[in-house]
Amino acid sequence: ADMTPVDPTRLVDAFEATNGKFEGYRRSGAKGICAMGEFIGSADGRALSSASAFSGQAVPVIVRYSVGGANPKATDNTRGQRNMALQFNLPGGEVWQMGNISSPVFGASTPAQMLGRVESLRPDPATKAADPAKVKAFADANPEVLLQGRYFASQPVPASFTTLNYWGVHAFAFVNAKGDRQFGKWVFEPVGGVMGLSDDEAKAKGPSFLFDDLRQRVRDGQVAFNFNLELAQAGDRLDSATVPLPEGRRKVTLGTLRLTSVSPDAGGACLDLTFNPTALPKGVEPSADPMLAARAAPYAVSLGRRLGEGSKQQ
Ligand code: HEM
Repeated sequence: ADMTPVDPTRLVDAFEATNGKFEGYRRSGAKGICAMGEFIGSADGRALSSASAFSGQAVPVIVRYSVGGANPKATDNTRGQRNMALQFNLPGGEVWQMGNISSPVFGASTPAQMLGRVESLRPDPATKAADPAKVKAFADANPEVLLQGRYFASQPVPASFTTLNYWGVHAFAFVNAKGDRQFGKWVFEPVGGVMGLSDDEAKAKGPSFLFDDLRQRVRDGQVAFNFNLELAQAGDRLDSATVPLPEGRRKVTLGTLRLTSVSPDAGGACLDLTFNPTALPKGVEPSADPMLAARAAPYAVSLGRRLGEGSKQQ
């Protein structure tokens, strides 16, 4: 793998050149909505990690759902990526941030590969479309960049932001009070189950139906996710966002996240926040995945740009 580090401003510039620049909005996951929730950790969570998130006391959580991409006006009755970003507000001012996605794998395994992929998709100014030969050449040399798109193509349009699994994609270490370290990959699974729409049902929905749907479901008090951890075994790959753990690994429930309200103006507490997945609590540690380490800086660059432009949400 090409482990060359990449300047974070180059990554954000490449996003803007390929996906468009929408002033005031996140350069990725632009179309979104902010909610509040509450997390209650389980005994299994406490056994694996000393993080105060698992104490069993209710912890307030900022939740942001979004549609993949840079366009804040993207339609959401189509297939593709949805996101669930979280900030656990822990006792003593500690925070735990994460940005989870609706696929078990990401679209690149290193920042250099990410940059190459995004650059290969850059529209030609004359045709306003990507050059298919360039796209193909890069994907042929980097076949793992196609895995995520293939997953989305295999899945229906989600019925709701709240009827999808959201994966953390990276491995993390859970460290308990005795100092035992257990690596795993997490997935938030909706308590009410995964649900998709037929293509006809999806077409009949409006282009922003996910937003009204979320408000309705949270008003009805229906939205909850189990925070599940798949436990890695010796020899499992822990450094790749494009390689899931092998099938059948033991899965434990670390606790349950319940949504309590949706921000009336969609932006709410999420507007001036970025979700940096390396902002971890004591008791949870990063793996050596180069994609995990590569996220904090471009997120800060994107935050800086949108704050400078005047942050917007819908
Ligand atoms: C080097 C690789 C990556 C780059 C350059 C990148 C870039 C970005 C940027 C610029 C944002 C907007 C940040 C903001 O303005 O607050 C963002 C958001 C996001 N990214 Fe990434 N990303 C990378 C890797 C990943 C990976 C591996 C995942 C997989 C879980 C991911 C999931 C998300 C999610 C869920 C959001 C939306 C967070 C929110 O609601 O604020 N990203 N990304």
